[in-house]
Amino acid sequence: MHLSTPQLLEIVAAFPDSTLVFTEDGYCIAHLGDQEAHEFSSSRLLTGRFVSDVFSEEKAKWFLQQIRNSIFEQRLRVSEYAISPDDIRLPNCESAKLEREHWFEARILPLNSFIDGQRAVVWAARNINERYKLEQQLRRLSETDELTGAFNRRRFFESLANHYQTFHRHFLDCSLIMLDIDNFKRINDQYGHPCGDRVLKQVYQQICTQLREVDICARMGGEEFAILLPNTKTSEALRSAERIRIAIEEYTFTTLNHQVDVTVSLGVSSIEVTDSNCDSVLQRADDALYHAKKTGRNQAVQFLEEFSI
Ligand SMILES: Nc1nc2c(ncn2[C@@H]2O[C@H](COP(=O)(O)OP(=O)(O)OP(=O)(O)O)[C@@H](O)[C@H]2O)c(=O)[nH]1
Repeated sequence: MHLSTPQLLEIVAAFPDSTLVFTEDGYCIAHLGDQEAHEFSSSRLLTGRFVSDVFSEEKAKWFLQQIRNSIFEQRLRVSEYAISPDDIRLPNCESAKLEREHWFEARILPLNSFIDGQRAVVWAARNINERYKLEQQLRRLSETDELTGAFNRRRFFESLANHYQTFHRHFLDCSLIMLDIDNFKRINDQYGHPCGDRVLKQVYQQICTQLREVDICARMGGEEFAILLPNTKTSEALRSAERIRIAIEEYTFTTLNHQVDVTVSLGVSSIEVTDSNCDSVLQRADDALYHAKKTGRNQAVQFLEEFSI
């Protein structure tokens, strides 16, 4: 007993994922399956068209590369990708359904047979919006300090290690600020722990008002924050530190009906060519912070060699 072509087509049409057939020049011959199509399905847009007819130049190039790589390597490739409204160039009613970014996982398998004299692949795309959202949430949770919403130590050290490598590879400056709230114990003792918690949150918010999007601010523990400033020289980092210090000094901290005066001390350092690991830059920022505390608090201090002697 064997299945007829119409029966096979009926069975394939019942597959939940969208299955496309592309020739090596990016033409989509057919789409099958897609029983569980979400509100947006790129398959319908693609059938009978080249990827370059449907997608922006960049996205079409990416599709073509995936198809050709799979053919060249003669193996299954699994790729995750997003399609957003900006990626679609067709003024089509289907594309109007794409109101937000959608995430897909594609399994791209080269076919043994030629189609119209061309090599071809089967592209099985599964919508992974839910999984992607969940992964994002988990990632955010795993790298965030619960109380303040700042990044946590783990994420900070990850970023520092990345920037340390970039510095040594491309000589891209990177500076570090260590910040510690002054006499925080006194705030806790005087107004209570919940009040201290609110101060911590507001300090983080005030730090953020002075940072660029590329900067990384993490709570290192207790009342200490670390701020990583990519592409920033020490002198610029010192100016940023001073701006943060002033923003906090001038901000009115109101916590549970108490008005609390809060100041911070900051130590500034930068990654140096002579550094053999990330710990050195941290140690220098810590030394500068210690100096700021020892010489009166409420100040931003740049690391000087004499601090480590
Ligand atoms: N409310 C609150 N307090 C915390 C938290 N983590 C640490 N602390 C408190 O932070 C205080 C830190 O005190 P110290 O290390 O003596 O430092 P300090 O009083 O800020 O003094 P200097 O740093 O020398 O200016 C301690 O009282 C800790 O209990 C937290 O998550 N919430």
